[in-house]
Amino acid sequence: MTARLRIATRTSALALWQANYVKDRLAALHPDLTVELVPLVSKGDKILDVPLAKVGGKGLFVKELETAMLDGEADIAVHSMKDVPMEFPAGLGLAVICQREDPRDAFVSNTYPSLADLPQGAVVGTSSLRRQAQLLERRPDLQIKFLRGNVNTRLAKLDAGDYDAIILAAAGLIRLGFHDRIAEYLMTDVSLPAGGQGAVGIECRTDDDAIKALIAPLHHELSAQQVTAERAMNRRLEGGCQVPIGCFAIHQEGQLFLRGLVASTDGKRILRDEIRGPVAQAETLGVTLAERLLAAGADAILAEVYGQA
Ligand SMILES: NCc1[nH]cc(CCC(=O)O)c1CC(=O)O
Repeated sequence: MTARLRIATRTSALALWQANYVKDRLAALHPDLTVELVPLVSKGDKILDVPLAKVGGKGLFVKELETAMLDGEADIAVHSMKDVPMEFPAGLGLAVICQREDPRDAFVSNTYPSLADLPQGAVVGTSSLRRQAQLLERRPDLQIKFLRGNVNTRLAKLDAGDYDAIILAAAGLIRLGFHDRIAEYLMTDVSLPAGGQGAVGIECRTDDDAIKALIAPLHHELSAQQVTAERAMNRRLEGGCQVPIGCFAIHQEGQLFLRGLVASTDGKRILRDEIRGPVAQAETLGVTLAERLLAAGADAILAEVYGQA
């Protein structure tokens, strides 16, 4: 039996929370196992002053962790599924998806109780093109202002008075104990979440059966089915970089119900579509929905967005 398991993690408060969550669950499952954290600073955590899409996209958050696993310095990496690219380096893969936390976006403000209460021209902080497009579709008067950094930094910027409100993933706020900062949970028809939002995934070496056996009990199959459909849609749309794409799956009457959205960054053009089907076809459902969106003009919208970035 493996006596030791090392978890590669980013050093943000949220990443550490998620890594410690996995650590605690593994320690409880395997009392004889020594579980250690290997904290690593990713490039995405160092470059905070430019939109992610301009510095190479989401992959920047996982590359250092993947290198550590390939070099044998760590055994698993714990990720926010929202930040995990579609393709993995040879020898690595996703082994576990944990039970999903609340997948919704959250409206956070010290002044206004809800999005609908924001006055004309209010300043809203987000650097997510997906959130920006959906906000502007509903409220073209809003001023969207750049906001990056980890969850704590973003809250501090709101508290400093730089914004009337900010939008964050509810999951991150809840995990860090900031649920009381959430003024309004945005319903998914107001802000369709990003693929994988709210889910934590575990990556490991694909040939490491001992490690895979140790982490297998953390897998939550229903969450995995949802995230699989969402990621299949993202992959077909080549949504590797930060893009105005939303996709969100739930179970309904024993089937998967997947909704997708592709938007121009100004929110003036938003394509939406949805699909239902058997859970066993999660992957196909995602690809089919992506292809329908492409046929409806998503390719032209995305080409324009990539051109801007
Ligand atoms: N892009 C950063 C990121 N990655 C995952 C989360 C939240 C936690 C989750 O989705 O599981 C966040 C912060 C946010 O979007 O507010």
